[in-house]
Amino acid sequence: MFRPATPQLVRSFARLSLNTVVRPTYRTAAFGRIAPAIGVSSSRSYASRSPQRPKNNNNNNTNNNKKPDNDNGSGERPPENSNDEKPSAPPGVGWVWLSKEELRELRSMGEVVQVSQERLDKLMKTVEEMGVPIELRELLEKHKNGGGLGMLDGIKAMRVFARLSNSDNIMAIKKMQEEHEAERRGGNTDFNSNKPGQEETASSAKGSKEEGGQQGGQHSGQQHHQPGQGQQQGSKGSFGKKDGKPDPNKFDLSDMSVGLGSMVLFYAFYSMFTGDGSREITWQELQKNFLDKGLVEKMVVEGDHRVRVELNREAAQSVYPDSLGARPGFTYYFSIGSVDAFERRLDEAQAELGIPSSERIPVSYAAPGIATNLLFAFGPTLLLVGLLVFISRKAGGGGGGAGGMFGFGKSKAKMFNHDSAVKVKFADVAGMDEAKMEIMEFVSFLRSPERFQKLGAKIPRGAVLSGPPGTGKTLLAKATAGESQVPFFSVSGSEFVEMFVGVGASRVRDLFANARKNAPCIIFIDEIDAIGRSRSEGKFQGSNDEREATLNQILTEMDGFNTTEQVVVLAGTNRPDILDKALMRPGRFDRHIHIDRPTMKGRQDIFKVHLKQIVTKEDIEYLTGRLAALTPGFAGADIANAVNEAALVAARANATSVEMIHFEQAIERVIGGLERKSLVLGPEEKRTVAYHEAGHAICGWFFRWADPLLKVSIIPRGQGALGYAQYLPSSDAYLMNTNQLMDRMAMTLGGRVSEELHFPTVTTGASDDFKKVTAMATTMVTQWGMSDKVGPLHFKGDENQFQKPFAESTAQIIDAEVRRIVDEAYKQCKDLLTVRKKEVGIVAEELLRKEMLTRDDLVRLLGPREWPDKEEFTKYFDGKQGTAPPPFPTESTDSPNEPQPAIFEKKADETVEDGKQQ
Ligand SMILES: Nc1ncnc2c1ncn2[C@@H]1O[C@H](COP(=O)(O)OP(=O)(O)OP(=O)(O)O)[C@@H](O)[C@H]1O
Repeated sequence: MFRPATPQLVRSFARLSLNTVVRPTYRTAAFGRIAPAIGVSSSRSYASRSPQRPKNNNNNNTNNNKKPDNDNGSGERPPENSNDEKPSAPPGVGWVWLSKEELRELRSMGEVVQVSQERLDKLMKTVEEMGVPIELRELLEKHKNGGGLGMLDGIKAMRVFARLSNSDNIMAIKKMQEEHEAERRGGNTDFNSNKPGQEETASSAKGSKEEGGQQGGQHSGQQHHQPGQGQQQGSKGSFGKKDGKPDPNKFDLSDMSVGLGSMVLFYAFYSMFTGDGSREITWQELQKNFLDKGLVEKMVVEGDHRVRVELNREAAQSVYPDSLGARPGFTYYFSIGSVDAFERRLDEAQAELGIPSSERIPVSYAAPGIATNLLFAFGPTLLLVGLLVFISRKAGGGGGGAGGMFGFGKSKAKMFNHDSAVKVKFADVAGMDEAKMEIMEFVSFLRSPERFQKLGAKIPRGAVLSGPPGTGKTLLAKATAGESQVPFFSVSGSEFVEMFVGVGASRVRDLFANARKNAPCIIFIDEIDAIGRSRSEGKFQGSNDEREATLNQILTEMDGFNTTEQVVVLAGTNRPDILDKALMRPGRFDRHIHIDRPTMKGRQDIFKVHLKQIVTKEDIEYLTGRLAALTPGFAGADIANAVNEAALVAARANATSVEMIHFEQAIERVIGGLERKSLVLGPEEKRTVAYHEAGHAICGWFFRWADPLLKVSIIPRGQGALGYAQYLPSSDAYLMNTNQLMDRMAMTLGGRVSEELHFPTVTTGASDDFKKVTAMATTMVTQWGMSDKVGPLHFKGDENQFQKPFAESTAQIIDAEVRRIVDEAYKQCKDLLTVRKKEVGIVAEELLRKEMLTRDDLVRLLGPREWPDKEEFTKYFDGKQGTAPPPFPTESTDSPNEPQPAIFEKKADETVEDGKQQ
């Protein structure tokens, strides 16, 4: 038995036993057979048989228990030896004297188990002096009765002999016996009456069994075990400690815990560092460390390329006490090229060592086990199946059940009810009053449907909330749920999409089934365009069966509601134009609620909502008004972001509250991107940028219909902008006339014209300006009916269409008209800048000095603007509060449906790379 104990304990104990028994030189047949077994059990100590029984003077208790013939139950020398000069006192707990006959028997047994003569003599002497463990006498009995000793008995005998031959052990045993004797003489004859805490020493299983009978019969009433006593009873194989010295007959609990702990640690270490308890070695290592020393007991050829080496544990342990290889269960192995070569090599090595062929190391050949075969055969398949199950569980949100196999078809919608409710209310949604009104109707329908039904009205099934990103569609849906106090299922369109056909449809079914169970309730499908895309579109790109199946299922489910079912479906999308017509027809999504970017008033309200969480000492009315004026074109999400960014800017500056300047910096950052201080331009480049920007600024200042300029800068920002001019639209412009468009185009060309006028050559920096001007002119001609030659026609430019929606002759007219308009704008710009060449120079030089000019600087340099500013502008930008950053129009100006912010993006300079591509 391998005893898990601390490694030192194991080693020292193993040595203690082995030193006396085994001399591992070269393997003999007998040693080879039993030595491993001895090694395995060598760490056991002898358990005493029972707590020492007292000499029963009264002996009034008739002993009905069966005992060995010569065992008087007390370990005393048997009656026939009573004339011996040996003391008749018990030799020790669990120890007995041997009769002469038994001594003779012992000698003969020693010869049988091949103990050397010298050691046997020594051993006999010790036995005469100290007695023997009761275990040995039982073996002698067996031997005497002619039963012979089996292998296990042989091992036991060897082990006992080993202990009795070891001088350290003998000393310890002797000491224990002396103490025992002294204790007995000291009057404490009641050996069974253990003191509190005294350890029960009986531990042999057999002994315990007998003892129960004996004690129960002979000494009933005499045993007074204290609580906690006898806990170690029955434990074999550990030294206890007595007076700090090992007591071979006692078991120490701390040893046990140390042992157990060590075992756990050992196995943890073992499995961590040694993997399966084996190590690969080389042939050279094998030869040097094991073969030459005669430690190899057997070799097993496993498969064609691996040989397992089985060591003689005992021998290995004595030679390499600290080695892993000496541990039971640990094996070494080495790789071979071929079995033949291995056999040849082994033969040669053994011949060199002069090992006679009869004693050569046995080599066996193991076919791979059934388990290995099975593993190889089915392992990959099992692995694959396991992987599939795992993925499907993940995909299905775990578990099988409803929704099809492995839960694939289960809807992933999150359900919120009034407990886990969405806390958003309509008050948190600023602006979009009309959208709120529309959607409120759904809330009142869910709350009191009878109000509508009694008049015969059919309840609308659902509404599509459409609009640019970040305008608050999801927020509005959440607020609807928060207000209506009904369960709310929220799911994204993309969550229906799976790589398996049919899963989307199944999820839709599951979602609607759930919703019906929880009616009245709201289903919100965000980004419905992921599944609701028009089916006809697929014809070009190769149709998508899965998406169509999912869409069909939604159509069916929405039709399937009967009018009394109070399930409302809301859907959010940025692209209502691509949704399938069937989805949008009355009876499905009856209402289309378009949520636009907020107006000036809307922005102000949204700022108010988000400023609630911000610490600021500014006058909120003025602050929100000014910020709203600064941010035309911002959606709710942009505003939320700008406010948060302002707080971060303030925190970075260690301010105690967020001030106007922080908001302005934040807005500038949101619009233009990060300042790129690391981008250092050469003096000539900087000069070009300054004149380019000054050209824009002068145009903005002197053209009547241009937007008022706020700031002009040559500090590079964001991606590719080397400088910029910022303008503020007078209001949220929804209509623009030709004058405004022409002035805007002329202003946009101001940068390039200025370069032409002030430098011998031009740069690539105006590329983006040209793009904008061309787009504007084209839209004027093809969509806005601003060309007399083309007339009031609308040609929708669709990039996906191969064919132009007009004839070749019309195309030529359009081209000519676009060119004419751009030429006009160019001329307009050039005329102005030629006249104002000096002013351009003044502004550019000041810009080079200060890098950034505000409106006040321009007033100082150019005098007040000739044209009156709009009321809003003068209210918030009267020059007293400093100037602020620009709005950043992100849309192109090509759609009359989209209200165009009147601001003009001034991302004047492109990077050289961009320019090269042109
Ligand atoms: N009207 C508003 N009032 C207050 N906050 C708003 C408003 N609109 C948008 N926001 C802010 O913008 C954030 C994003 O809004 P939301 O997710 O609703 O936009 P969305 O229209 O659904 O965007 P997308 O189309 O990209 O999904 C909200 O969490 C909120 O902080």
